[in-house]
Amino acid sequence: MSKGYDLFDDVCGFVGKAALYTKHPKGLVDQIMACNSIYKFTFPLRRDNGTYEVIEGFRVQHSHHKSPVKGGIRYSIHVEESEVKGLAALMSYKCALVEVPFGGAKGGVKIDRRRYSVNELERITRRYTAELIKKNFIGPAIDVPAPDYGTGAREMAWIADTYSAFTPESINALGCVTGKPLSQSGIEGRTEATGKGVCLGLREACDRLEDMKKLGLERGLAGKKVIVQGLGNVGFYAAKFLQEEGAIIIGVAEYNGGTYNEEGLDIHALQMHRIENGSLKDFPGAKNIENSISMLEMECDILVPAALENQITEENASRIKAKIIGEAANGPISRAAEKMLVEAGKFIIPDIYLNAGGVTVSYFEWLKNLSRVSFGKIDKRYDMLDNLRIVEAIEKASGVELSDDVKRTIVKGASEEDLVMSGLEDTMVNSYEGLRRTQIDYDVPDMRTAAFVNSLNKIAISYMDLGIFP
Ligand SMILES: NC(=O)c1ccc[n+]([C@@H]2O[C@H](COP(=O)([O-])OP(=O)(O)OC[C@H]3O[C@@H](n4cnc5c(N)ncnc54)[C@H](O)[C@@H]3O)[C@@H](O)[C@H]2O)c1
Repeated sequence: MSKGYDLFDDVCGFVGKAALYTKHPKGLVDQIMACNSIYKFTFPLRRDNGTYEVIEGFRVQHSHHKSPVKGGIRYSIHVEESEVKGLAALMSYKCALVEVPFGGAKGGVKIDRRRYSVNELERITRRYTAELIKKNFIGPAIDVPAPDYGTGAREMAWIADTYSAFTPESINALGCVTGKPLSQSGIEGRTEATGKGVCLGLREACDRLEDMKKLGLERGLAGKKVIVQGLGNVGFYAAKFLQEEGAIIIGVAEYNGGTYNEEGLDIHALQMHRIENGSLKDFPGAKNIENSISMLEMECDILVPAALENQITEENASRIKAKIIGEAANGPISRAAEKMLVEAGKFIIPDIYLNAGGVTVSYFEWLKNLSRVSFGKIDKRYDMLDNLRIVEAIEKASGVELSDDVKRTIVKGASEEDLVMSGLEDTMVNSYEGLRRTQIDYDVPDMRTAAFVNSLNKIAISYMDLGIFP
C-alpha cells in the first residue's frame, strides 16, 4: 500500500460527496458511515517445523442496519485495520445498491499465504474461526463470511466445519459462511459469480449506444480490447466470460509480470500455462511485460483491475488510456485518481456495482442453507405446485421475499445453475438501470457518486424505519 493511503477514508470521502446530493441529516449520514464493530485479535500458529508464530486477524462489521452482516475474508500481507474497515464499508453500500438484504462486514488475516503449507493454512483458518465464534462475530443470523482475495471454497469448508463443531444444536450451521464447495452445501455458480457479474455489468454499460458514442466506441462488448489486472478468481472468470461475449483480452497483468498479445490471448490456455509454470512468462505467441503495473497504462478500450485496491493513483491516473474502467477489484482507484479520471472523461463502472455478483450468489447460497432445500431438486420432474411450495419454504425460513424473476424461475422448474444465473443476471441488469436512473434523477456527473447516492438513500430509509433503540 502506498504511504498515506487509507481505504476507509477514501470510501467515507466518496460517501460524503454523494451525501451532498441528498437531504439526509448529517447525524444520520455520520451513523451510516461509521464502523459499528471492530474486532482485532492475535492468535498463535504452530508451524510444521515446530516453531511458533503470532498471527494477526480482523473482523469488521460496518453496518448493523440489516442482519446478518456479510463480507469476505482476505488473506494478504497488506491486511490492516483501515483496509478491512474500508472493505467492510464497501460491502454495506454494495448490498444496499443491489438490494441484497445484508449489512456489510469484512475479515482479514495478515499473512502471505504462499509462505504456508496447506496444513498450516487449515490451522490458521480454524483458529481464526474459533476466535470469531468466541466473540459472536460469526453465525447464520449474525455475520456470514465468504471468499475474498487469497481465500476460496477450501477455506470456507474449514470455517463451516469448525463452526458446526462448536454449535452442534444449530440446524442452520452451514449458513454461517458462503462460497463453500458443492459437497458442503455450496451453490452452483458461486465460484464464477463475481467474474460473471463483472461481465454482465460491462455488457450493460457497453449496450448503451449514447454512452458508447460519447466515448467514441462502437456499441456492444464484441471486439472491445480488454486488459485485466490479476488472474485470480475474479479476474479469470471476468476475462473468460468477456472473451465468450466476443471481447478480445489483449493483456493480463500479474504481480510477477504480465503478458500481451494485440490479437488476443486464449484465457483458458493462459491460466493452464500459469498453473504449470508459476507465472505468465513466455506464453506462446505473446510478449512478456516485466513491469506489470505499467500494463494499466497501455492502450485498450476496457481496463479491468481485478487484484487489489489503490492501483490507479494520482501518480499514474494521467497516463491511463482506457476509455472504460470496470472496477472488478474493491477500491482499485484512489479518490484523488478518480477526480482526475472523471475530468479526463473516463467512464468508470464502480466496484460497489460491478463486483456485486459474488454477494448476490452468496445470498442465494445462504437462502438455500437456511431453507435446507436442495435447489438441484427444482427441476421439471416436480410439478409447479411443488416448486411453489419450495418458494414458500425459502421465504418462510429466511424471512425475505424473493424477487418475481427468481420466483418465476423456480416455479417454471429450473436447475440450480439456471436459477443462480437468472437471479444474477436479473440483479446486475436491474441494478444498472437503478444506478443510471439515480444518476439522471440527481443530475450526478459520475457513476460512482450515483452508486453511493443510490445506496445511501436505501440505507437511510432502513435506519429511519428501524428507529433508534432505546
Ligand atoms: N472473490 C470474490 O468473490 C470477490 C467478490 C467481490 C470483490 N472481490 C475483489 O476482487 C479482487 C480480487 O479478489 P479475488 O477473489 O479474485 O482474489 P484472488 O486471490 O483469487 O486473485 C487475486 C489475483 O491478483 C493477483 N495480484 C496480486 N497483486 C497483484 C498485482 N500487483 N498486479 C497484478 N496482479 C496481482 C494475485 O496473484 C492473484 O492471481 C479483490 O479486490 C477482492 O476484494 C472478490
